[in-house]
Amino acid sequence: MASGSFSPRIEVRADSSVLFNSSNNQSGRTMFHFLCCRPNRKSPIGLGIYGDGLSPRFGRIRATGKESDKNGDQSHVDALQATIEKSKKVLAAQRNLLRQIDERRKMVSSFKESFMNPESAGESFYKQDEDRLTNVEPASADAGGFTEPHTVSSSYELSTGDGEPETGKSYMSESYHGRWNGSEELLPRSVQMDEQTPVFAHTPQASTIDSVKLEAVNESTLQEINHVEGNSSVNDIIAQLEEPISVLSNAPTVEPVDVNESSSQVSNDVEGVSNALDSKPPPLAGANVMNIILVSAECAPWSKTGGLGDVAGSLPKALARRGHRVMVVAPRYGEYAEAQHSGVRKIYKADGQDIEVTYFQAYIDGVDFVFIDCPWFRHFGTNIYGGNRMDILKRMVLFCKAAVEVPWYVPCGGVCYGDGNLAFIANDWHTALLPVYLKAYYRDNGLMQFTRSVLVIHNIAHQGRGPVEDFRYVDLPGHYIDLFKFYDPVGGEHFNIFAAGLKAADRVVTVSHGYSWELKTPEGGWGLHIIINENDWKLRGIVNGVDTQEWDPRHDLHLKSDGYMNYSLETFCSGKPQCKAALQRELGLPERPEVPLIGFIGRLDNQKGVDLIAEAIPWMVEQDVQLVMLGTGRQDLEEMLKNFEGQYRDKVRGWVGFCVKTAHRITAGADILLMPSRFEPCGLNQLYAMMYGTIPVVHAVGGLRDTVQPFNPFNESGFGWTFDAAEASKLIHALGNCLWTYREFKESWEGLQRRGMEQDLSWDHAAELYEEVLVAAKYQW
Ligand SMILES: Nc1ncnc2c1ncn2[C@@H]1O[C@H](COP(=O)(O)OP(=O)(O)O[C@H]2O[C@H](CO)[C@@H](O)[C@H](O)[C@H]2O)[C@@H](O)[C@H]1O
Repeated sequence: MASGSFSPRIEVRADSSVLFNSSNNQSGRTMFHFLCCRPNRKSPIGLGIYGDGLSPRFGRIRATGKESDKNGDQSHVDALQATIEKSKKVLAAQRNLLRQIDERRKMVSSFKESFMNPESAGESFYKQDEDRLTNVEPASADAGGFTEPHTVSSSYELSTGDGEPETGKSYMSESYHGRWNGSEELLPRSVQMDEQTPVFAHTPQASTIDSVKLEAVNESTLQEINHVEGNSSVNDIIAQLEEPISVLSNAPTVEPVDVNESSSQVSNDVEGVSNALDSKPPPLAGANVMNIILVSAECAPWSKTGGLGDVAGSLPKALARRGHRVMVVAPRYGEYAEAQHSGVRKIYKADGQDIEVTYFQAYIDGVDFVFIDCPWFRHFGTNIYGGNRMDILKRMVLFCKAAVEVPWYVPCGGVCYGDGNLAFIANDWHTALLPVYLKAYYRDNGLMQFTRSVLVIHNIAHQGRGPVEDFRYVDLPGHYIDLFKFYDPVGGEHFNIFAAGLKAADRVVTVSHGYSWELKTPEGGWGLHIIINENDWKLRGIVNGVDTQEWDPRHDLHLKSDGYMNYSLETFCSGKPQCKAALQRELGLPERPEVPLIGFIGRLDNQKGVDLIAEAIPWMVEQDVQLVMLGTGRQDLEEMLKNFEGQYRDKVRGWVGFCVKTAHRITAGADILLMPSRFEPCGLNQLYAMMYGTIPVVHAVGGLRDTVQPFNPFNESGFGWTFDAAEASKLIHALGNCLWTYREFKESWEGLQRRGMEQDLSWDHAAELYEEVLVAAKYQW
């Protein structure tokens, strides 16, 4: 074999396909030719290397027909060495990509097999094909050959509940008869398509949906694979690439090339390829990438009454960072500047009326935010759960009906999400109807077969309870009443939306490990412990994270004015006292650096243990402390706050209202944060506090126990103080120790602050765990 001469040409093709030649041509060149696809991209990204003489021995690299050491141009040698190093990296990346191609090829073989013999395909078929469906958007109406969504075959079978199948009758509850005649009528509602709307979605007939999707999958996949197979076996190429250097060093000689031109060309090409690879790294989620739609009654910063809004605004961003395509669906309670009208209009039946909804959307931080607009939601921004029980129920029925169809009708970035490889994340009772609708309207009818639902429990105390007759408002087939009907000693037999959601969801998550355990007890489950125990296999606790764009003392926007300042782990010793002084000034409290400033932020209700603080206040004011409480909720507790402020003007501030800026400033300016919650599924304020160097004193329950490791003075570990029963005396005991440490053990105090601030409390880890749950749901059949 002739000595190696180097003239690799690397090209990124305009169509993004990958070309890598590996065949011996007449001139004796070794050519690699293969196709690379980057995962989770519709179009493959291409690399082409015509490798014919890349040698690790630079002296053998030919320039203009002479050996490079002869021309003495060391700089060229260096440049080539650098190029070779880069080439190695590219080859390593290619090898990785080839492995993925191989996996895809296997997957497609499985598809083929399944088409030939669908019955024998079994579960593995479904498992494998969902990966392919990830990137299959709903075909355009013409592509699929159907335009009318939700058309259901006129002939179907269902059980009436007495074991006798009925043919040709609607399974819908009474309110559906007349609207759905089993022919061209739409399932849960009639849909109006705005003619101007660029809607790409379709909903195929039940009988055709799977085959159409699979055809679409197969066509594109087979093209890719044929490209690979038509040239060289992927495994062969991989085998050759196992030792890229030896392969290349043994390559035959090629015509002399101008090293200047060649090396710079190679350098540029490799650079281009490297950049292409670097700028779009493979998703962290790898092959698990999914389409995810989080559905929530509130979403910060647009709407928020508490922690649910925070989670809906931040978890999706962390999931998007892992490479998933993520959407949040929330009601549009007001004018949101960022969100544009999508042009899509639909009509849904709710409370016996045809209600038109429209969709607004924004793309922020990698997430599609879709807001459902309708007169029923408008102006409820400050009173999201306002109105009577029936008002809220009707709003949530409408919201869930519209939300479950968003993946079909709302084109985000021009393309709808579609229903393949899709998972919904519903939150609390307000959206617990979504898993039920998904099942009753679609999956029971052979639609949305690849869509899954996960229900997150943020607070089981609110369940959407009512009399059994409320069932008629949710528009479901009669036999679905069994999911909702629930008996407990407190409510007797009643209608319970959370119960139905827990049963219908594919998986259930709650927001801490501690709470997942408590939910199984009669006290913690608020009656639903029976259902939770029955469904224990699908329950998982995942502690919430912190949205570090919003809550980080280094960048917090609310600390940029009025004497506050941003601070970090390096500067908190000066930054925090400055924020404390600014807070004291803003609240009109005496500006005293030495006095411990205690904060409380939260809903004023039984859960948050405000009454325990009330009991402890006479003791507290004797301790020479300052106390600021921010909250809104129960009228009597709001009054109580105001009274305390009136009584102890120089020590206590009771701020009644909902003010995000003040919440941030208290978190930064206070020394101690009190959270005597009776129960706390996770709790976010203690997490924020620790990030800001503020020491939490908490009732060790639910997520508080999970996240606040008690201070141990013997080995200087822990983050705060905990007490083991929701009693004022216990609170006083823990707070007493905390104050003592604050006053007498400055170093320990600083250590507590530092350890809290050093934690990584971001959403990234939690998002990874959510991903595990979503993947488990996806493969559950
Ligand atoms: N008056 C006020 N003004 C400004 N901001 C205010 C405020 N009152 C509360 N907030 C803010 O609302 C959020 C409340 O978070 P929590 O975790 O305490 O929530 P909540 O009990 O509502 O949520 C439920 O869901 C969350 C999320 O899963 C769980 O952490 C929690 O345990 C569970 O009870 C925090 O961002 C807090 O700063």
